[in-house]
Amino acid sequence: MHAQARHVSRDRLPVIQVSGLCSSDLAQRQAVGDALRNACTDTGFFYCVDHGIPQGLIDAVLAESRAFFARPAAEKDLLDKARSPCNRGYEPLRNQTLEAGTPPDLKEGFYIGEDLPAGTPGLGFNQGPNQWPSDSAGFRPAMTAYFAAMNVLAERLMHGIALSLGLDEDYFERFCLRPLSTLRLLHYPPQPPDPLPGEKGCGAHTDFGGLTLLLQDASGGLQVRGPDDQWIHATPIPGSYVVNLGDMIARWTNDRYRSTLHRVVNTSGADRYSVPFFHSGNPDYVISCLPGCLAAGETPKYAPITVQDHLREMYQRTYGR
Ligand SMILES: O=C(O)CCC(=O)C(=O)O
Ligand SMILES: [Fe+2]
Repeated sequence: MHAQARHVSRDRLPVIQVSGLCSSDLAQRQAVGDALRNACTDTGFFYCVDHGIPQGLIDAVLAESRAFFARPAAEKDLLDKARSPCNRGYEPLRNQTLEAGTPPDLKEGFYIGEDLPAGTPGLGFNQGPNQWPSDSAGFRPAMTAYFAAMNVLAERLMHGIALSLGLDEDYFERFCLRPLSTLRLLHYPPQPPDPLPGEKGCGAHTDFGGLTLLLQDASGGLQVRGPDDQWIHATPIPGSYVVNLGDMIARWTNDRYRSTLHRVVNTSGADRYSVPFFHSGNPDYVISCLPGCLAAGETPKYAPITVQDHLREMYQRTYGR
């Protein structure tokens, strides 16, 4: 069956089958839109299943990611993102602080985006070449194929988001054109037995962009702030993505759709690997309050801003601490 949302219990996030978005029957597509609306106005988080990304590609991405992080520090440092003008490449452990006032995050990462040669005219924020390990036959093709597939999936989900808001299905077409997407490989070492106060894999934060599609291994550790201010464990479901809405969608909808706090505490005792894909849209696209998201007499809470300016501001905030 297409397009079900299962609200299992208050401590579980809904599971949405998104294959209905590919149906030739508008009613099937709208049913997914309706399920998305419930999730977006409630927790702002859901599991996405029946997404069509081949399991073989997912397995290859996780295997290549594990192999990359297992390399000696000196090799990883050669690809440090500090060497990149566009935030691509390796991010060492404790490099980012997502939650102000806490110790830096216990994670290391690797950033990949659209691979544009240096010197391409008109490069903007976070646009340019990737940094690739030169001695791995599998890493680059796996990541490149996965990045392309995730852009397609994110665009399909944006059709569903449009339907959920009562807009034309292709309302976000210009937003999805040449999107400023980021694939982020993450490795969380086990939480130490004696963590510093507030030390976590990833401090509590909201995501910056549009949709985030998170692939996680079986370790667990992702926690989502529920509407009642309890932390909900986003327990791994094999074959699923955990999808959440970033700040741009909250801005767009005047907070009708939630950009929800989340964090990672890796208490599994083992290394945890995850791969969030951030779909942030066309750099020049202006995010402003959507039609239908203002009641009579209500004013927008947020000023219009371009995707690019919004992202620049958010990067400065979390890497400047
Ligand atoms: O690794 C995870 O489960 C979440 C990562 C995350 O929230 C992020 O990178 O923004
Ligand atoms: Fe996040």
